[in-house]
Amino acid sequence: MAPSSPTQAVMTVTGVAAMRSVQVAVDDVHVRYRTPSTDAAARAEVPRAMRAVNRLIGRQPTVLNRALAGVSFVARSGEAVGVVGLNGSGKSTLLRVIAGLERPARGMVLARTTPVLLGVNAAMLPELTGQQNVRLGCLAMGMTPEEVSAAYKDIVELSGLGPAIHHPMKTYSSGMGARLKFAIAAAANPQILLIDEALATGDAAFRERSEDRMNQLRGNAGCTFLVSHAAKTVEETCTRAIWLHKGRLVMDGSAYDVAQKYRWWAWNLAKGETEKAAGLLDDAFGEGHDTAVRVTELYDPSAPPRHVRGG
Ligand SMILES: Nc1ncnc2c1ncn2[C@@H]1O[C@H](COP(=O)(O)OP(=O)(O)OP(=O)(O)O)[C@@H](O)[C@H]1O
Repeated sequence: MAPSSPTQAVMTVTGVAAMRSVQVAVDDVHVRYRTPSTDAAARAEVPRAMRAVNRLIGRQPTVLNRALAGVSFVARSGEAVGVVGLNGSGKSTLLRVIAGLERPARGMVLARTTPVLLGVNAAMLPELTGQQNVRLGCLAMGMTPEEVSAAYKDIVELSGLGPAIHHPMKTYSSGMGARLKFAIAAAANPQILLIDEALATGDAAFRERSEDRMNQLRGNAGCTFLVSHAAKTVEETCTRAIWLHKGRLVMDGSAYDVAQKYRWWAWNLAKGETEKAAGLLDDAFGEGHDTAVRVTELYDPSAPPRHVRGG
């Protein structure tokens, strides 16, 4: 799986055999946002013609923000992929692109089955009770009313909410809400589960239950992605990790290796050791298994890719 070259390798995902275990292929994905800005220096980078057009039509000046800049990797059956990086490094954007909620400006994502994104901001109705939100959430994920009834007890148990399941969700703490969302998403038994920070908000007992559930999902030949600021969580719960920095993939390797290197770099950065941190980042880029994915043949040509090439 890891490319042989420590610098830049081309992974050609080709043929039925090679595709069989691939759950997600991310191929040179770029995501850009145009953001209104009052920063004159940043605005100066906007092409002169566009600035003139903006002035003419009275549009607020904007700057270009590269949330993802050429990210490529594949995730295979049974992998739990942790995604680490500083605030704003592109972690949530990556999950949203994989979930199909965001369209890449360039590149493509292929997913074997529909990925289920569990974000701490996943839409739920605050006025409704936990119980009602369980039903709503499960139906929204495509489960039948019978499947919802059958899964209900397990969901409540995994969430660990006890009697609070009958209280309106607006009365929950953020951790309680996140636990319920995780339990609902896991009930759909998705082959590809994308988790954005949910585990960090739970207590120790919940973390253990949710890790068990993640392992079960991986055991069902699926794969999970976990975004977390806590490199330790990634190290303990994932088999592999990806480190993003300013939208670029710094490292892709074993969860242990990546988490250790990320933590040491972040620690130096936090201590103001900027030169040392810059050197560590360069080293990590150098040995980062920056994999270029080229999907040359679709496993099932009759099934359209989840995203067509952006453009
Ligand atoms: N809807 C949007 N419009 C404009 N810019 C956005 C939008 N969403 C994200 N961005 C920008 O894209 C970059 C990556 O954001 P993203 O949320 O993916 O980072 P992150 O690594 O998940 O951050 P955090 O750890 O703080 O959650 C940031 O600079 C952010 O400001």
